[in-house]
Amino acid sequence: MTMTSTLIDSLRGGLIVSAQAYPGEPLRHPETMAQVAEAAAAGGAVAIRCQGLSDIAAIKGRVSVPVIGLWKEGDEGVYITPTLRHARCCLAAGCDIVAIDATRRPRPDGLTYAETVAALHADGAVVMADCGSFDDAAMAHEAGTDILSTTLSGYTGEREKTDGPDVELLTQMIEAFPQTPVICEGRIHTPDQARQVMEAGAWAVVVGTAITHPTSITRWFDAAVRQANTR
Ligand SMILES: CC(=O)N[C@H](C=O)[C@@H](O)[C@H](O)[C@H](O)COP(=O)(O)O
Repeated sequence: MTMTSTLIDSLRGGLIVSAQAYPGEPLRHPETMAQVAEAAAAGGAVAIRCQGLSDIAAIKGRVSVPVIGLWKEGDEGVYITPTLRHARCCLAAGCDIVAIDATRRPRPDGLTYAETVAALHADGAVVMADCGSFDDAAMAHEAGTDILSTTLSGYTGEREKTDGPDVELLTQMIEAFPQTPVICEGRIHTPDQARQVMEAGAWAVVVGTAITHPTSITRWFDAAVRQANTR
């Protein structure tokens, strides 16, 4: 077995926890995110997904499970690890797998997606494709990406932003690319939804907000409480 396949195999059937705090938020601090990541690993996370070079470095130093790194620049268009430079910086910060935008939109550095993946593979990197549609996944698969994911479904205008995970896209990807690990990520908010996507054949699930974003979780509860008040 190669190191890459051992790494990817270690994710199989598991829960990956995404630990991210957004600009201006109270938890946006590498030490805080490292504590959150360590707590998630203690609960059984098989890997941690995280954002930003300082968080990647801090979390890699804290947990023994693999770290999936990305670097967000802005919050619209191609913003998840948008260029080869961003990806290489994530790897230099210590992540084991780099997650990159895998949409068919033009990339800020003028490289194609396939050129980006080829350069990262030449560096020896393992790449996760954050796709927004089936056509994105087909492009990422064609480029030989190691892991495909539904991360950007509902955020690029090609797929409806479903309340829960995009199980339809997940299923299409699994059927079309049976030899490639397909991860379900995005709007998995309950253990039941996580079970459902695993039963649909996902290699692993990524849960972020529902585990690591207290402001959102508070809003969900607050809305329910207020709804009850109006009855
Ligand atoms: C669209 C986008 O920018 N997604 C980001 C990707 O890293 C994160 O903001 C999400 O929290 C992550 O994908 C996990 O999803 P959820 O938080 O829904 O469990």
